[in-house]
Amino acid sequence: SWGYGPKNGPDHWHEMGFPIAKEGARQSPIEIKSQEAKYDCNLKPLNLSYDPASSKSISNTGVSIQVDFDDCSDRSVLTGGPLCGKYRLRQFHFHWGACDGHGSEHVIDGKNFAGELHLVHWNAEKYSCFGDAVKAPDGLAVIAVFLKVCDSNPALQKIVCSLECLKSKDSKSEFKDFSPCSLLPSCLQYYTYLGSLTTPPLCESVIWLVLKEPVTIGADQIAKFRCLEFGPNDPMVNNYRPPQPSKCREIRKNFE
Ligand SMILES: CC(=O)NCCCCOc1ccc(NC(=O)Nc2ccc(S(N)(=O)=O)cc2)cc1
Ligand SMILES: [Zn+2]
Repeated sequence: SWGYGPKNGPDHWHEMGFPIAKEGARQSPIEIKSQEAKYDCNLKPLNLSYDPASSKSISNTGVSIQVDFDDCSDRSVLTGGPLCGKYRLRQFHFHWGACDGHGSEHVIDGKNFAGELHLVHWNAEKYSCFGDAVKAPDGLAVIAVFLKVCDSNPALQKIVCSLECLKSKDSKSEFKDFSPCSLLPSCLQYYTYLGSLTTPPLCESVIWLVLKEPVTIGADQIAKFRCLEFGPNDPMVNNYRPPQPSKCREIRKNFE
């Protein structure tokens, strides 16, 4: 099935059952040109209310490392920003490169970061389950945080330590009492635009919230991400989709 290799990677997804990859009007990620983003004074600050007790497990999904949350009630929710309603945190995961010079999905003014963290939320006020929300134009809200290789990040250490037992595809461990807030930068200024999932099925249901401030990851920490595997003897690296045509979409920002 789809992946990030030479035969099943992003350039092949349109011929693997996901024509939207080529035909879509709001595909993600995109290149963000900061000067073209429009400051909108009506954009509210992001309001995150995460219950650390709602984290459940961490798994190697075969395409990323993912932490899943209990989204059966409003325990960890995102409100504010451009959003109408309450969006429940379902999972977060990462994208990264084989080397520090690339690995992020969104690109800012031509700059690629070493990786990118995605916190995936769904509109539980309007839709009854994730599966319904993922098909709706306002169904999902994903916060994107750039990872910059610099000092080691203590907030990532619990994740990094769990990777040793998650090398293989479909491996899974318990992962309790983790606060996703700890992964966020102190400044929550953001760019926002309407886009899609960046992996198949590439549903055009995501309100993207791309934080301006990156967080750090240590060279030793990202090295451990690169020891994970897509499959046997197939290192999990470069699990990112490159920027897609903007198709004259408006990008707004909540800061001047
Ligand atoms: C054509 C077709 O086949 N349609 C089928 C629709 C049914 C829904 O299928 C789905 C849709 C989504 C999921 N789970 C996800 O959490 N996906 C996901 C993918 C990428 C991101 S990212 N990187 O943050 O943009 C975030 C979340 C599972 C099944
Ligand atoms: Zn992602």
